Amino acid sequence: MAFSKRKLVVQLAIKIIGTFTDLLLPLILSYIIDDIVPMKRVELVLLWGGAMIACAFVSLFGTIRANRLASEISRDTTEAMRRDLFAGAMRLSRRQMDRFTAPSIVARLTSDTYNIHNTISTVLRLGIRTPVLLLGGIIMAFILEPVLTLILLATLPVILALVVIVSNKGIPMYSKLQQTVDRLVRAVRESTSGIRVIKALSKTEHEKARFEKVNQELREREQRAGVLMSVTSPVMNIILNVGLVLVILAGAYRVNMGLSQPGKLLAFMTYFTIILNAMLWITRVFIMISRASASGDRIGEVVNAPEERRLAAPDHMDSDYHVSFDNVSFSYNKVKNNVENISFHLKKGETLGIIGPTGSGKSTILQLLLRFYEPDAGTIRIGGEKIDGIENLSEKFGVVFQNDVLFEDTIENNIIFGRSLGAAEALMAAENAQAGEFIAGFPDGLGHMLSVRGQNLSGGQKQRLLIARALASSPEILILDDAASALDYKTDAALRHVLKTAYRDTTTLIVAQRVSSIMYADHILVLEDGAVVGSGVHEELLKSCDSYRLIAELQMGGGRRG
Ligand SMILES: Nc1ncnc2c1ncn2[C@@H]1O[C@H](COP(=O)(O)OP(=O)(O)OP(=O)(O)O)[C@@H](O)[C@H]1O
Repeated sequence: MAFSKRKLVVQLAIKIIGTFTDLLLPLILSYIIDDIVPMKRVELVLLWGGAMIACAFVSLFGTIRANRLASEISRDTTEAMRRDLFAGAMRLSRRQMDRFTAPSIVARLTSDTYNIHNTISTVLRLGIRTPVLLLGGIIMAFILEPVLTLILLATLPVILALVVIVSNKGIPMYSKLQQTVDRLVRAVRESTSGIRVIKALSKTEHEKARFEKVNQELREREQRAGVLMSVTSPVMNIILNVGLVLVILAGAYRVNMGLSQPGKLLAFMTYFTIILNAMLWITRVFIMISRASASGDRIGEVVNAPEERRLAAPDHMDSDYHVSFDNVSFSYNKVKNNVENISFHLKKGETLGIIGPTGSGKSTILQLLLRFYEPDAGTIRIGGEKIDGIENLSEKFGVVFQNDVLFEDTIENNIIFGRSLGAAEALMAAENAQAGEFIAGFPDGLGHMLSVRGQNLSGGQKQRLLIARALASSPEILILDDAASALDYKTDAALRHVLKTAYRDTTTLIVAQRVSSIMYADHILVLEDGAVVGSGVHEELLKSCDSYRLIAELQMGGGRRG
């Protein structure tokens, strides 16, 4: 972790000095009562009283300074942890992301790092002071009253057992609690991202009930964990009070017998309270550590997730084709194939159209080409090279997915998207994506600010900007997954014309619901239930593929292209 070692050493030193001065106070008090007061010398009482005040100030200063350092250290550590976690999350493969789920990553980045932040700050504040108080207190108590210290030592095994039980039960409880936090975040995320449809279908009450269910579950889990943890304070208090009564009884007896002095007894009782309070704090710190260790495990799972998209040894085969799929099959859950035996071959600059009912595997083919998932069988090659051996594979693509996001930034930055491209390239891409006209309508043009997820744009305007983003780097391969669905027919046709002319060397894969978006493609695949049921150009498919003909007739009333 990236906190400064110097800060930690300074914090430790200040804390230890402050705590030692705290420990001196009862000893000085007993000295004043037993030795100075009988001398009846006021100036000595004042001197030692002044020493007590000085010790109290040193302790106060030490605590304030050390607490400030503690919060700085925990802040820096949490920041570093969030950074590592975010980097780890960005490194995850799609399969790993499916497994973790995005809401769980959000919960890990927020509530889990918050737990750890709190724990580090508490451990730094109490974790050093408390053991010093505990050990120092025992030593002082032993020096003052070895006999009475035996009462104290008798309580230790009870307290130790309590700490072990609480921390053993606490860790699994808090793991479950954090999982429920994941589900709560997921419920909020789904409801807020789907707010329009929820409102449109008057499903607000239903969503509230769904949220309430998870919220209640979280409450119950928190309550259960709270009950376990809250048992510790009363038990410790009972031990403290019973111990004090025993100390007073035994102490009074010893004073009466002339074996001890009242000042010593008073100081011993103060040490006894200090020691048991220190133990109480240690149990609290253990509880916090239980919670933080559950959170730490969850963060570790992401940060230490194995690299799944490792680069394989290059595997080249001479080929005339730019993009080729050979008998590719893949299943998400490894039970039933979601795409089966897919083969197609595209020359540089050719266009593939993929059409088929919803859930037929169209997007899956694109995700396999992008290597978001590894095929279970078959081979995918780009320029004859197997894709798992291609370094910087993603740089070859310009991609528009269904429901892609625009960010709260200028139009220009949304198109450039952190790449080393200039404003001229962004403008050219925008014009090619048929977005030039509406951008020119804004007084600040490309500098126009978008709101979160581009909510101040229409569906068609958003799609055009996303297409502009994909075109801006003049990609080798362009992937459009249902990217033109919100474009009117005229704009869709203009876009196709630009792709054929300005991007004639770009190999393009288009997934579409509309026959008109793919009918001019060099190859068309018709998918059904993960399998290719038709393959060819538009005219061929009208003759050879019943499903295709049916879609064409429904959408275009005949479907012959002119
Ligand atoms: N991440 C995933 N985990 C598990 N199953 C998935 C995942 N993504 C898709 N599937 C399943 O794989 C099948 C194919 O999905 P895919 O998204 O490729 O269909 P599609 O043809 O693109 O559909 P649409 O036109 O609705 O986008 C579907 O049955 C879907 O439920």
